Amino acid sequence: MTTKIRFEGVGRTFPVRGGRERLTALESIDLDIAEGEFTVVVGPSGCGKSTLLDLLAGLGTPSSGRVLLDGRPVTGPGVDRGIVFQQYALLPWRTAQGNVEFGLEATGVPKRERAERAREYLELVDLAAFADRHPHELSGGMKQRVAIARSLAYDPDVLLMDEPFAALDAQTRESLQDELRRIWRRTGKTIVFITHGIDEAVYLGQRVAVLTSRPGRIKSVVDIQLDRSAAEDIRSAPEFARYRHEIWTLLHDEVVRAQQLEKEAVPA
Ligand SMILES: Nc1ncnc2c1ncn2[C@@H]1O[C@H](COP(=O)(O)OP(=O)(O)OP(=O)(O)O)[C@@H](O)[C@H]1O
Repeated sequence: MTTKIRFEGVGRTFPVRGGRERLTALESIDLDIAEGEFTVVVGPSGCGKSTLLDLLAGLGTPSSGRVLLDGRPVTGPGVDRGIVFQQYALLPWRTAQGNVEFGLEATGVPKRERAERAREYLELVDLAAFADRHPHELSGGMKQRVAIARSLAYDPDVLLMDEPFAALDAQTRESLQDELRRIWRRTGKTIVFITHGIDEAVYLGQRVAVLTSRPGRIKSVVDIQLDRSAAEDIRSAPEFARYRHEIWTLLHDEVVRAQQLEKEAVPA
C-alpha cells in the first residue's frame, strides 16, 4: 500500500478580526491516505473540514506540521489535484464541452486533443448528449457532473471534493453517488470527499474520518466494509445501519459541543 497523502501533526490557525488572538481551526491532524483510496471526512459545522481540504489543495499553508503528497510537502495548487466544490463554478457563456475544455487550456493541451478529451470525460459522466448545452440549460445534477468531468479531464491523481452534492435533491444526490463510485472504480483516483451526510459518508467511503468540533482533530477513522454485491439496496442493509449508527454516535457529542461553543460565542 503506497501512501499518497500524509497529514503530519497539522494545525491551522487564523487571525481573529479586531483582536490579537488566533482562532485554531485544526489541531494535531495525523492522517495517512493510501493511493487509490476513497476517504470521506465528516465533522460538525465549522470544525475545519474545508480548511483541511484547502491545505491539501495548496490554497492555504499549515500553521504547524506538514501536508505531504507523494512524500513531498504541498506548496501550492497543482494539476495533480482536481477540486470540486458545492457550487459548480461553471462559466455560463460556455457549453458543457467548453467548460470541460477550459481546465485543459490552462494546462497547455493542444486544441484537438482538448476537444477529444472533453468528449471522453463528458461520456464518462453520461453527458455526451448534452455537450453543446450551456449551464442554464442543465439541471443541478448535470452541472455538477460537468464540474466533475472538468476536474477529471486533466487527469489529476487526487480528486478533492468539498460537499459537492449538498445542493442537490435527494434522488439526484444518490444517483451521483453511484456515478462517483463507478468513476472511482474505473479511474483508480485517490478521492478525499467532505460531507455533512452520514449516509453519504457510509455509502461512498472506504474509510470515514470523523473530526471533533473546533479545533478539529481526528476523533476516529472508521473502516467501512460493505458487501455491496449481496444487497440490491445496500442503504437498507443492517450492516449499513450499524455503520450509520457508529458514525452518528461519534458525531453526536461533537455536534452538541459545537452548538455549545456557538452559543458562548454570541455576544451578550
Ligand atoms: N480565511 C479564514 N479566516 C479566518 N477564519 C477562517 C478562515 N477560514 C476558515 N476560518 C474559520 O475556521 C473554522 C473552520 O472553518 P471551515 O470552513 O474549515 O469549517 P467546516 O468544517 O468546513 O465548516 P462547514 O461544515 O460549516 O462547512 C471556522 O471557525 C471558520 O470561521
